[in-house]
Amino acid sequence: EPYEDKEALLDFLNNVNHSRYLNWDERTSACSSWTGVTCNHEKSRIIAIRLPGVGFRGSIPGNTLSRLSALQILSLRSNSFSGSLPTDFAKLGNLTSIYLQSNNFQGPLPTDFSAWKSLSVLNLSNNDFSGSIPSSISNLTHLTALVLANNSLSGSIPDLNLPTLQILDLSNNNFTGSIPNSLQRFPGSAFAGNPLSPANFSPSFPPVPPPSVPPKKKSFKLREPAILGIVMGGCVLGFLVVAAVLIMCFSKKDGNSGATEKSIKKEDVVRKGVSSSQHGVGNLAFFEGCNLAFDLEDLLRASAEVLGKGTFGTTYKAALEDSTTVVVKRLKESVGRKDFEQQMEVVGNIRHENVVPLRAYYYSKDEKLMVYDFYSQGSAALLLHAKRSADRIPLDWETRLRIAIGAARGIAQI
Ligand SMILES: Nc1ncnc2c1ncn2[C@@H]1O[C@H](COP(=O)(O)OP(=O)(O)OP(=O)(O)O)[C@@H](O)[C@H]1O
Repeated sequence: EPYEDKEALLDFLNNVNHSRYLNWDERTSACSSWTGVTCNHEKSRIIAIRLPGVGFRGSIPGNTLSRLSALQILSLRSNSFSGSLPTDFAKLGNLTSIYLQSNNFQGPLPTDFSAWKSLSVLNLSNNDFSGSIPSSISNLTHLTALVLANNSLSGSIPDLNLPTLQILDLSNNNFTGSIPNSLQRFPGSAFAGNPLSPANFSPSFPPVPPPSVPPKKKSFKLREPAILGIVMGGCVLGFLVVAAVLIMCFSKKDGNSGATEKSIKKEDVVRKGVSSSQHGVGNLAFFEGCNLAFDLEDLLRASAEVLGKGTFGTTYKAALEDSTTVVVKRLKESVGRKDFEQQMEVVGNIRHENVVPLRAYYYSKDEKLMVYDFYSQGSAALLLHAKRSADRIPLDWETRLRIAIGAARGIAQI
């Protein structure tokens, strides 16, 4: 276990306000169970922190994260951090990716970027950074993405000699002057919304509006409908949804029971922590003990393929950028927020080895999502009914019986 790194993270957590529960406990293994933490292969150092949408507020406490000297990926995006970037981040010399977008950071960018020699992605967009872009960014010879859009940056854009740069977005700032030669290969949208001189920049280009709504339809592109459908958990998932809807109808008739009241309160705590994204768009509500760390934006950007279509909606396998794979059930049922959240709380608290655990959910007027672990073993139907072939030996009766009993146990639990 990386004891010193763990201590640094606990110091960070104890000194920062946050509203979503994090399961960081010094007695448990940071490498295998702490939310948003990734270790190296040897489990000796923490190399990635991904904590988007946790409801962090205030400044990043000094001398905490900067002690994670092996850190490569730092993602604290979609929180409400304010203040300036801690100067001690300069100690994180192994960083390859920094995702701090969609916070309330202020003040100037670091003057000396040369400390981050390996940096490949720098995303500081949707904050309130001011001042100019330091020319030391040119020292980042591995930089592939520089995203500084929607800040209050000003001054002229430096001539960044970065042949590796593939993605640039400086839109919606206060940059003046002209676009330097080295950056003219990027599209006009990269510079839109700045009072640049018209010499080499077409003023007719419309400013890019700051993102206020996640690009749902665009990014959640559903690829070829391939019924990969698979896994026994999938079947139980169906039952879960049926159960959720039945309970929904039932609770509407009977009014709120004591148990539901309790659930609402508990759920409120979970939800508040993640729903206050600064753009006013709700975020995913995760259940306690869940080790997943991504936000709605990540989910909507994930590449998705259809696993199957059921009575209550379509189920997708979603592969996130950080290589996590989850299953997303997109419900077509139109239901009020309160009813939906109550039922999600009921379903999310079912824990049984034969029931796929609900990890998170999302509610908006037009979109209701349920997020589950992905089970890669294949569907029970396929296992039970597959024809004999060279690579497929039919299951023996003992195994079939075990599957039936397991499914029955799961259903009984529901
Ligand atoms: N967690 C999962 N991991 C892997 N595959 C899954 C998972 N959940 C569902 N699937 C697969 O996706 C298919 C569709 O799932 P879905 O829950 O939509 O089916 P359904 O029970 O028919 O739906 P409904 O309850 O809406 O009628 C399933 O047949 C299953 O093979």
